[in-house]
Amino acid sequence: MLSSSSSMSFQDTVRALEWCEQGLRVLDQRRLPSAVEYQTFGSVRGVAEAISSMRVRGAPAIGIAAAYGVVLAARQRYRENPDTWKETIEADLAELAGSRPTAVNLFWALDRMRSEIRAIDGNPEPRLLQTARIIHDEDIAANRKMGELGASVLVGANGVLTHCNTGSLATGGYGTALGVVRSAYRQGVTRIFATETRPWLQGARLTVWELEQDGIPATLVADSAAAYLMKTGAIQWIAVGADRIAANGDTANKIGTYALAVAARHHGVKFMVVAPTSTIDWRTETGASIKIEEREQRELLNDYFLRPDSVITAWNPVFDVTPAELIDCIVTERGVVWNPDRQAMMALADAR
Ligand SMILES: CSC[C@@H](O)[C@@H](O)C(=O)COP(=O)(O)O
Repeated sequence: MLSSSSSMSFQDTVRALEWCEQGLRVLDQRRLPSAVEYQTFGSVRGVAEAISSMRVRGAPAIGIAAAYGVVLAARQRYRENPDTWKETIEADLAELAGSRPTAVNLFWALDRMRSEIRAIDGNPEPRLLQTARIIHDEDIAANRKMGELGASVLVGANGVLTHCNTGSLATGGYGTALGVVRSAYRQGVTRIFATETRPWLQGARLTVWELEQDGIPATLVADSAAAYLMKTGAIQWIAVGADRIAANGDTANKIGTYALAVAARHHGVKFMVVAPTSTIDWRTETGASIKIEEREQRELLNDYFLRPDSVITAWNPVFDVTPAELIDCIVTERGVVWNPDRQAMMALADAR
C-alpha cells in the first residue's frame, strides 16, 4: 500500500503521474491493487510504451503522460542536434500518437505541445515542461470544477453507478465521473456502485481501490448485474467518463458503456457523461467515425484456447460509442450540456 494512503483526503487523491528530474514517474496500473509500484521513464519510447501497455491509462492521463513524453523527446533531440531537433522530434510525436487510438486527449495534448515547439528558440526543455505542467494542472482544476457541477446535478439522488475507472488514476488527479462521485458522496449520495469492467477490471481493481483510499464505501457489481441493479431501484444515475466525444455528443467510452445507457433508458435511470473539453473532438462530426481500439484476444481467452490448433477466437473491442440521444447530460469544466446534440454542444465551443 501507499505509505501516504492513510493521510490521503478528498483534497489529496493518489497521483498516477509525477514529473521528476529523471523523467516521468508512473504508477503501474497493471499491478494495482496488490502492488503500488512507481516506475520512472526517462525516454519518449518508455512513455509511449507505458501508454500502450496500460501502465498509464484513462483518456486525460494518457494526454498528460504524452505531454511529458514530448519534454523527454525534446531533451534528447536537442542534445543530439540543436539545429535539427524540431524536425527530428516529429518521429517521437508520431510514436506517441501511435500508442493508443481512441482517447482524443492524446492527440489534443500532442497538438498543444507541437504549437509550443513551433514558437521555441533555444533549449526547449524549460518551456515544454512548463506547458506539460500547465496541461496537468488544468486537468486537475477541470476535474474539481466538474466534480462540483456534476454533484449539483445529483442532488436528491441516493444511488449512483459508475463504470471503468475515471478517478485520479485516469486523470491528472481527482477524476471525471469518479470526481463527481467523490463530490456527490460528500453531499449525501451514499450508495455508490462500481462495475467490474471486464476484461481489464478497471472497476474491480482500480475504482474500488481509489474509493477505499478515500474511505468511501462502495459496492462492486459484475457488469452483467447492472441492468438488474437498475430494476431494483437502487440507483437514479449512472456517471461515466469519456475517451472521445464527437461534435454531436456521441460518446466513446469503455466497452459496456453503451449497454449501460440502453438499460438506463429502459429503467428510467439518468445517464451522465463527465469529461473535460479536451475530450471533445470537434473535428469528428458523429461517433460513427471514432476509431475503436481492439486489444489482444488473450485478455479474453482462457489460456486453453490460445493453442495454435484451437478454432476459438475472441473479439475484444475496448470502447464503444453511446449515441447522444441516450445521454441526459454531459458535464464539462465549462458547464453542463443537457440533452446533447450538435447545437447544444456548440454552447461549449462558444464558452471558450
Ligand atoms: C477519466 S477517464 C475516461 C475514460 O478514459 C475511461 O472511462 C476509459 O474508458 C478508460 O479506458 P482505458 O482502456 O482504461 O484507458
